[in-house]
Amino acid sequence: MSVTIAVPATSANLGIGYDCLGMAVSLYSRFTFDRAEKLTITGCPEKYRNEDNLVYRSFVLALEHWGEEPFPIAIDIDTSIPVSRGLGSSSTCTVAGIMGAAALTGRIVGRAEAVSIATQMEGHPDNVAPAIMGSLVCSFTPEGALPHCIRYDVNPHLKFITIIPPYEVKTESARKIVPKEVSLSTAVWQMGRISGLTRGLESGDVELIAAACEDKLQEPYRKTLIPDYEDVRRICLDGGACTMWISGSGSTMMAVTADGLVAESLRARLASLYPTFEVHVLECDTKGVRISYDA
Ligand SMILES: Nc1ncnc2c1ncn2[C@@H]1O[C@H](COP(=O)(O)OP(=O)(O)OP(=O)(O)O)[C@@H](O)[C@H]1O
Ligand SMILES: N[C@@H](CCO)C(=O)O
Repeated sequence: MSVTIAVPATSANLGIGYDCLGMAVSLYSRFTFDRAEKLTITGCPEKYRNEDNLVYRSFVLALEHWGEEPFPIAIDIDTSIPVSRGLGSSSTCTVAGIMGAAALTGRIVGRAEAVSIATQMEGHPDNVAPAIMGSLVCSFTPEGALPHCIRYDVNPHLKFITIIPPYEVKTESARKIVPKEVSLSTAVWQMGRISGLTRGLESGDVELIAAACEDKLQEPYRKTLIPDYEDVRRICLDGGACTMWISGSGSTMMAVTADGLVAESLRARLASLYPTFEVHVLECDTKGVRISYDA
């Protein structure tokens, strides 16, 4: 019996919610797991075809968490999510490894447990929580306790124009550039807007989204790592999007509209201006990780 785990891409931060907010979107990685004689990994670059592979490491960590011995498996990866572009490719690997371990050992894992194990691997829950739960999730972790994940519905009219440059931004370098301390006035600025953005995404109120989505914690610094940021932002806002944020730690940028025609026109315009970029119109994924069993 083989098992296939499909995991959605995720956009962390949504601009204003650094390390707290994340949303699952309709772009997927699929991972097929089978018991095997020895570890075999296919469907990914050669450098990932070994025991260091994140999917396999997460598989082993999950088994250890349940007190079980690792065993050899075959993993096949089929992904549309580019690596190190701010769309949570690493979280898809982590979530797949955990769910693959559960499925192959006949274990039933709830969302809270899956988020907790995945957070141990990733270090923060903002990508893994929506990858597991779907939709928009605000997460925080009380000291010495498991993460709390609050799930919000996203208005189905909202479209997310996803602009993926051909260049990577390493999460590690993008985190180094963010100041470690901020003033009280900056903290207050962020708090009100996070609440505004979550309500705006729920209700589809594009004016509220536009007003709330003005980050002071990370975007002003990280945009310097994305040479096309200012031009792409101007094109998106002039073309009718209500806002544009850096997805995760970049380099992907994501613009928002409630108008399907605006979304498609912007997609076509950006694709013709930037032929080396990938541009998609995505929706919020409401389901999160899915498991299917093949006889
Ligand atoms: N198909 C894959 N096979 C094995 N490892 C992968 C694969 N895709 C991604 N990874 C792992 O995930 C890492 C990329 O994680 P990184 O956090 O830099 O980017 P991201 O998850 O794509 O973006 P972000 O976290 O900003 O949303 C790779 O270096 C690799 O370790
Ligand atoms: N919240 C993280 C997401 C990237 O993994 C960051 O912005 O650095």
